Amino acid sequence: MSSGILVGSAIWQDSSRRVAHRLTPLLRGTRFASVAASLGAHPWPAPGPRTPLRLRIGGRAAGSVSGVLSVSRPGAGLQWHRLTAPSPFWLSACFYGTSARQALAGQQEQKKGDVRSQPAVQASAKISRLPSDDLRRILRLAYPERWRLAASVSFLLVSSTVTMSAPFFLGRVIDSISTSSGTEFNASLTSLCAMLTGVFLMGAAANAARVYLMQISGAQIVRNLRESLFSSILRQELGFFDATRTGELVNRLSADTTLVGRSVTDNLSDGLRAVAQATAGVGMMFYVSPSLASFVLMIVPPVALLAVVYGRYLRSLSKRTQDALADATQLAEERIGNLRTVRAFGKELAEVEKYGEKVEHVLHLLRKDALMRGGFFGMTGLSGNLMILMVLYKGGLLMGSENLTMGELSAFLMYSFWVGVSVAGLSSFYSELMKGFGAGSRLWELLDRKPEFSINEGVELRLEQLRGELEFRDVSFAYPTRRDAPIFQHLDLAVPAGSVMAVVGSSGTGKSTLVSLLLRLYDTDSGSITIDGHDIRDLSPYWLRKHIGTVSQEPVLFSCSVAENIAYGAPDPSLVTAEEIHQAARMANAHDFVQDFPLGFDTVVGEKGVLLSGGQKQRIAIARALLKNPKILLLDEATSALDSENELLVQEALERLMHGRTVLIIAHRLSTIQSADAVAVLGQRRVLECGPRVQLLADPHGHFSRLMERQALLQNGHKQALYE
Ligand SMILES: Nc1ncnc2c1ncn2[C@@H]1O[C@H](COP(=O)(O)OP(=O)(O)OP(=O)(O)O)[C@@H](O)[C@H]1O
Repeated sequence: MSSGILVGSAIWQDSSRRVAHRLTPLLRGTRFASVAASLGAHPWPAPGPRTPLRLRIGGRAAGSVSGVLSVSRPGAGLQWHRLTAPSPFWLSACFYGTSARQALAGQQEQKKGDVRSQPAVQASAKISRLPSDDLRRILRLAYPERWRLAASVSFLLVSSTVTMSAPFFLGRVIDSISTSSGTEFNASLTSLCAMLTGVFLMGAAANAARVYLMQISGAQIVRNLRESLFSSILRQELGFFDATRTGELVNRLSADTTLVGRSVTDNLSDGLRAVAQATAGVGMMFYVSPSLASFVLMIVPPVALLAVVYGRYLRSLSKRTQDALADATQLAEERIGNLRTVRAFGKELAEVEKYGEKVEHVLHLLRKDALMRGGFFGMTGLSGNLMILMVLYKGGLLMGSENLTMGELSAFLMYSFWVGVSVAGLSSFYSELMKGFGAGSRLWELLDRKPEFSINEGVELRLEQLRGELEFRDVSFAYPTRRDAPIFQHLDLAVPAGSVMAVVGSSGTGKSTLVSLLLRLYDTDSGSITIDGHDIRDLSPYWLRKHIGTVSQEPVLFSCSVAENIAYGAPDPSLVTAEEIHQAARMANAHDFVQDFPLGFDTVVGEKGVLLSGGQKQRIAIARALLKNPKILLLDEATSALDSENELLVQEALERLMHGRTVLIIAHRLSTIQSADAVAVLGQRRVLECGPRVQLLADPHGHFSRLMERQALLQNGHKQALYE
């Protein structure tokens, strides 16, 4: 394996030699074989709390290797998890000392997929995040764009050479003006100026090319970053979304990616130019007059120190600003998305106030930023002017003692100007880079988060023939965000292939949770769920979900046409014909009402299908499920009462959909329960009763009988209330 993914997890008890010993088989045959050897040779300092132990491991990869290493020691253990290496950069690993108990607890928590462990993971990521890590990540991002960036840097060198050679030649021109005259001189002056104009034009063209190429690379890098971030977000387990706010993720995708992209290109380009020009400028200053140069450059060290301090502060401020911005975006997104509720409660003003507080916080942070920025740029401007003054003062003295010509002083002044401009540019580059790092550290956390599954991964099982037999065996489960409130404990339930199982139970007994577990939106804490005898954890989640259809209580439609919403069910919507869509709509009793829309199947249904009624949405969702043609069907019946005509149409459509499939249905209607082959009653974190409806009803003291009685009483009471 010279490239690909390395995932290894082990606990090493002792020395670096033992680490090397464990690592050797993992890396054997790869270009990282030397990793183990260098680890073995590396002195392994005694870890203290949070003692950074940085290991630089030699070896270049043809592709990329990434993995998770967990290292712990009894007593004071070492824990760190990331081992990544983008080709051709150096592979490196960071280890931070923590207590072994913490390390082990961290591993176990992570194994469970417990999102409560995420803050801990994020904290460790924050601790481990060093500017050099960020730099490496940013360089890695830039790697695919290396050729364009290299061309841009070449143009930058050309334009900087032109810029930096100009003062020298202009100084020569001034000297020859002040010492010569006559027609011959006039001709040579004209040709010198013409030549310099040509050189300047070349410099301008190179500069334009540099900017163009950098912009394109920047856009490409941001695009790649957004794509991988979106892919990483979409592949996270559902528990992650229970604990993370949507607005925050959207902000990461939009604002943070732009900041990071800019720190790679715009700033890198300006930074490189500033470095090149400052270096060349200082060199030329020494060339023109070493004594004047050493006098003037005394001002540089304090400015550089100031830049470093300022950059550090800006980095943390940027992180806080991005967080505050994400917070405001989250609020805005949620409230705009649920405007009907906001309006129904007349909370517009209250929400505006709340949003106002959030953006005020952003403003407060930006004020701090502005204050620091103002102070810093004032200082750099002052130091630039002081530098010019120092040149004039010392240069004047040198000219008086005939140690400097007029042309040399002019050239020196111009170089001082360029060095001043470059140093100012460099400090602004540094501050922008630090901002990028601040935004980047959030992105890396998201990008590094181990996704639940890989769409392209082919290692998991895909069954050739699916019968659709379902079984829950001794299942215990608690939601990751509420570990202390178990939903199921030792639950057993079997659904034979091709049968319809109705699941009933009071509200909150876990009926919908059963569906989520089958879809592997969450994994069980213990016990197993099998399909045709295969544990669903061994099956490819992608494959599994392709063969399971769902129609939920409140089907979610996307803001596109009816036809697109129906075709969404097919594995490849682009291959679905109009006739197939119409056929599915007919079977779902949706065809007639869709045809009545002015644009028919091209009618856009609005965000979340807001332009359709509940019953219409359900029938579109049934058509979508019909097109998917799954072997297993999970139905969560709508609790909200549909009018009798709509109910009949939906019921009819559902019956067609259920035909010939294994169906698990969360039943709210008596008609559904009657047509089911068996009924399972949920309660007390398990299945209380399971069997054919008639058999369950035969026991008047049984849970099902009592539940039916309660429902009948409720319904009668409701009717009575209506008539009173
Ligand atoms: N994502 C979640 N995170 C944490 N707890 C959850 C989550 N979803 C549901 N729960 C909790 O799990 C329990 C079971 O919920 P579930 O929706 O499965 O019940 P249900 O039987 O389908 O209820 P209903 O009939 O009212 O729809 C409830 O107490 C609920 O608060």
